[in-house]
Amino acid sequence: MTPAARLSAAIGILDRILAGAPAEQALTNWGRASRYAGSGDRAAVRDLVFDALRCRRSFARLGGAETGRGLILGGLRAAGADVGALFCGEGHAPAPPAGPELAPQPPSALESLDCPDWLAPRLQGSLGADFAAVMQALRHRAPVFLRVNLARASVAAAIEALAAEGIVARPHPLAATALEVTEGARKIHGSAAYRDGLVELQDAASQAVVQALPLVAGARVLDYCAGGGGKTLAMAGGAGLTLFAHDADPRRMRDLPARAERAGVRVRLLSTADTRREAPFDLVLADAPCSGSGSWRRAPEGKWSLTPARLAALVATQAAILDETAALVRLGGHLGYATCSVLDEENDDQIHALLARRPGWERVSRLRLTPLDGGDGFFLSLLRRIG
Ligand SMILES: C[S@@+](CC[C@H](N)C(=O)[O-])C[C@H]1O[C@@H](n2cnc3c(N)ncnc32)[C@H](O)[C@@H]1O
Repeated sequence: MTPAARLSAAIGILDRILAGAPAEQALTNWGRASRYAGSGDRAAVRDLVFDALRCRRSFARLGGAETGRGLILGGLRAAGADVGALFCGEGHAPAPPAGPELAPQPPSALESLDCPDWLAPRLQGSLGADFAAVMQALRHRAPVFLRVNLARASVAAAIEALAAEGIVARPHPLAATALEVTEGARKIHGSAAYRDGLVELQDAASQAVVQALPLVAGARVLDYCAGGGGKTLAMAGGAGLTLFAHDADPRRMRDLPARAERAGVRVRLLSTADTRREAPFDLVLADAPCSGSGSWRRAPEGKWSLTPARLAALVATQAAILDETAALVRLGGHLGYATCSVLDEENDDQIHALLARRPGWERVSRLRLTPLDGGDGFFLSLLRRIG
């Protein structure tokens, strides 16, 4: 595909997303219908689509319309590209700009940060002086991180194994197991290092959260919101745990047994009733469903689809999860509450409310990361049951 034909493909996909299709589904459908597209084309089109979704507000303003064409046009203008050469109407290229596309407006300060208006005061209140820098960071692609599975390889051995397959990775300061991939990221899935369980794809901040947990040999540990099991498997790197995983939607844990086997780890999956039967635990991790505001680089649709009502519902679910998990911890044991959000109402405010509701708990530590630290935005509060 020519560069201009890739733009046309991205325009069509973005139009479907703007009409309500999930981004991954729109990309998959296009891929199935476009057998002529090679792997380089698919990767380039995907990047165009996700870049436009991250910067939807500012690109729409610069492109003169909130349409697939407007977003791609705005992206080209933001990058200072030669729009005339690409939007030329020849072959598979998009038609030349017309109507409002010819009279773009400069984005306002808030539009330049690609921040929804209603969220700006909440994000400003939570991020303080870092607000603008964090919002800017969320407009760009996230680095690719790996977690070294220390049960299978040392950090140095994993770096060497990856290098032998053309994947260049270096340690990242956020976590002792974290590697940042600087070259060859697209080869990871096909690599022996990945297939043999030496490394997993996992954000560095996620790894930092796990590293901050008290993972003591012999402890019974429950990952209460396990999802695909990213943190369950990361916890397993800590020696000699008895690991349990639960999720309100057990289908989300579908791949966990196979992933655990690849990593050489034992995990028991528990239903909600099982969690009560198996309680108490030494440590329960509640990696709660959240707005995802710390990971909008990876999942930019969430920035635009979040509404006040949806956020209020998430906050209520998080409070319920805190109460459910607090009841599963033994006296003297720990509860880790984590979100990939940077909003206080999902983080510190939840902990203050829990401590007010339940006097038998104390706060042990707090970790708050933003994309300015390199990985996703993440929050962890570690609590101990004292009564
Ligand atoms: C942030 S995701 C977990 C990600 C996962 N821990 C990881 O590291 O890959 C939150 C998970 O919480 C689950 N969930 C939602 N409500 C829940 C509830 N009331 N109890 C337990 N899990 C819940 C969701 O199904 C989702 O899989």
